[in-house]
Amino acid sequence: MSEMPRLIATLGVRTCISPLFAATSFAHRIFLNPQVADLFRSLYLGTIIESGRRLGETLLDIVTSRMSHILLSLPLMSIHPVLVFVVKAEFSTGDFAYDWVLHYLENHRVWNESRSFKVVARNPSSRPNQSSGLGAGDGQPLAFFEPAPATPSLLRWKTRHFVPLTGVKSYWLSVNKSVAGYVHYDTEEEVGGTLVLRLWSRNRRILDEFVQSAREFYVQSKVRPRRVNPDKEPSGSLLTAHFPQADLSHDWILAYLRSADALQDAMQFEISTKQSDLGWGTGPKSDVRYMPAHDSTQQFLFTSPKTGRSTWLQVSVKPGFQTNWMNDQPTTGGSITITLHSSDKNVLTDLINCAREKYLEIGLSKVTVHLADSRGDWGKTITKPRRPVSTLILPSNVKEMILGDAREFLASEAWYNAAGIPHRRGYLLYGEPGTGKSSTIHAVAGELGLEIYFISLANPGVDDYSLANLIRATPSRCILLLEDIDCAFPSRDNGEEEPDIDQYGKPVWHQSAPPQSQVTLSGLLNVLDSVSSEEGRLTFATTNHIENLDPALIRAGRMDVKVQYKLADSVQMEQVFKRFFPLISNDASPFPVYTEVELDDYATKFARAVPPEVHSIAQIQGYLLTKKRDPAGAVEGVQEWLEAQEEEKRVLRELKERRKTEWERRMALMREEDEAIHKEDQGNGDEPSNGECTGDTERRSIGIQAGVGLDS
Ligand SMILES: Nc1ncnc2c1ncn2[C@@H]1O[C@H](COP(=O)(O)OP(=O)(O)OP(=O)(O)O)[C@@H](O)[C@H]1O
Repeated sequence: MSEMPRLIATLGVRTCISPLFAATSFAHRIFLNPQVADLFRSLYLGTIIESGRRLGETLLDIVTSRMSHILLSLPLMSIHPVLVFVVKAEFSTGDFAYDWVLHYLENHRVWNESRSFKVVARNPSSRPNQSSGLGAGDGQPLAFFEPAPATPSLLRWKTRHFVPLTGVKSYWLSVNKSVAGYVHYDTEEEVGGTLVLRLWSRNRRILDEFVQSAREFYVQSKVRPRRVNPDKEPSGSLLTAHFPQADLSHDWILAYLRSADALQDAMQFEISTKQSDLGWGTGPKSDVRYMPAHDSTQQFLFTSPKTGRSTWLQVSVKPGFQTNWMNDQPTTGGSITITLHSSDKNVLTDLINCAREKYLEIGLSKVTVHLADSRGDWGKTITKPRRPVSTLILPSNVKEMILGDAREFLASEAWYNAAGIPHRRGYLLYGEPGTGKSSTIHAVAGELGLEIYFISLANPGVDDYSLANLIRATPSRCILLLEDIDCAFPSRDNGEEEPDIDQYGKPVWHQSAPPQSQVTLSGLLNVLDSVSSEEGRLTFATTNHIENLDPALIRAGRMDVKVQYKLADSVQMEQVFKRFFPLISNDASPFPVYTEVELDDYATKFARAVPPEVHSIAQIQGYLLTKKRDPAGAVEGVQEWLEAQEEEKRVLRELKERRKTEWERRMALMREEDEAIHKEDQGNGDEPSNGECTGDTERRSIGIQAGVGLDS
């Protein structure tokens, strides 16, 4: 080629002299040039080869279309070397493309023309597109037809495109499946294998079209895809989202999966009869709930209501575990992992929005309560039926006042911001047990559509640090419920705990002290005031002993509204009575029938008979439950019940008295013994140093802690 410029220059000069001479000389020189000659030789050879290939292909087309049945029975391996112009593609079992092609072949007309199959029934799960399970109730698995391993099959495949002159072209392809890939039914591990496809065309584009057709067919058939290990997938190909149990989004997803019946194909469940569990069962009250078994993985097709697009999701549910088997702590540490067969983040957004809507829809009839676990994380979530505010029996205006105040607070965020006051409000409900404090909070939550985040400060797993974490993890616009807030700071005056007394009046000593709160007052005050606390939160605290609370805790700004709950007065008693005995209009009722006037009369008599502000509504409710449907009987039996109540109180008082006396006697005895030992040691000149204890003293204290009472 380096001679080219010289040649052109010479030609230029010669052309000026004689054009004919110049042309002849140029052609001569060109053909003498070895590189140019090589070029012409290759073109010539290429033309012959291409013509040969086309001729061969046409002949092969004619022969194979006429004699396909003969060809199919030939060992094709021996023919392949002859077929120089084929496009070969390999698909390995661990890949989606393998599934597309195999599914396409299995369902395509061309495959049914094949004469070579491998029939499998033992392990249908090796075929991602086949639903597993036993056949139609006969206890035997179904049979599936796969390309036979190591036996090539010859198929005729039509392209999709119509070409004007030649029409729709079809091509021969041979499929050769090497050792079949399968999933071990125990480990679900893919064991290798390849599918080799040879397309009898030199045109790569035909292969592209084949794979594309297989892929589209697979997508359209909504075939359940193979299970994937998100960690092993190439990054960016599949989206994976984790929803930890401690986060509200976990419950959204759980609610959605449950409503979408996403686990209908699951094969491993944990069964729960607790209706409050957020499980998968959707049936009526009597039904059990089905929780996906530990680490189970399910797949289901999510159709976005926004775009109408369907995407396969793989859901792995890791149920929470009980951190402390000694007490009935809620489970914790669970999570849901969702892998999308898509890399489009919008699908994930659609899923989350959809799940949230479903959750809110379900929540309209329920109150959701999030429980703090013993590690200081938000653990299990339970749902309770909403309690109508009308069922609360409280002195006039109390419930209206609480509800109105909470409503106004939620609606006045802008005002709080403008005034520079943190948008949060605290309510302290205090008073006798069983007077309706907790019931009020549940009713308010239902009425305002808020979720409850429940923390027991007596929970040994909750300390200042975890309390701060828990509160930080609550969303805005929720109810933070701190029940029995006085338990957190038990009165430190009586360091020595008194023993219980058994039925014979003997002291029963505790082996270990009951769990005491790890939360300090300053820790609690800090989190209540913390600037990081979510705004728009209603904090409800309840206590039976307001007198034990530090004034700092209940000052305005921390506890803005304080409501006292008293034992039932006459009006409340009448109301409880009437709630228990609704009017029966049906004369055929097997229960005593009474008129409205009669019921009013019974209620008044009942309220007069029971002394006011002595019993809680819970106690009265307990009595009336024994007289269901019999208001007259309830009035008749009330005196007897009151006497039984008095007797019960007397026995308890007496037991307490005896326990106190016994405790004081023991303490005196121990002090005497200690003094005696002390004197004895002094006599021996054996003064024990401060803080040390003698063997005897040690024995006594161990005896008390180990629950061995000293004989009187
Ligand atoms: N004022 C009330 N109105 C309606 N039901 C009540 C009322 N007080 C108590 N009850 C009933 O008594 C039971 C106990 O009530 P609740 O738990 O609300 O009381 P509490 O004051 O929170 O008790 P504690 O201080 O022991 O936690 C519930 O079944 C509730 O329905």
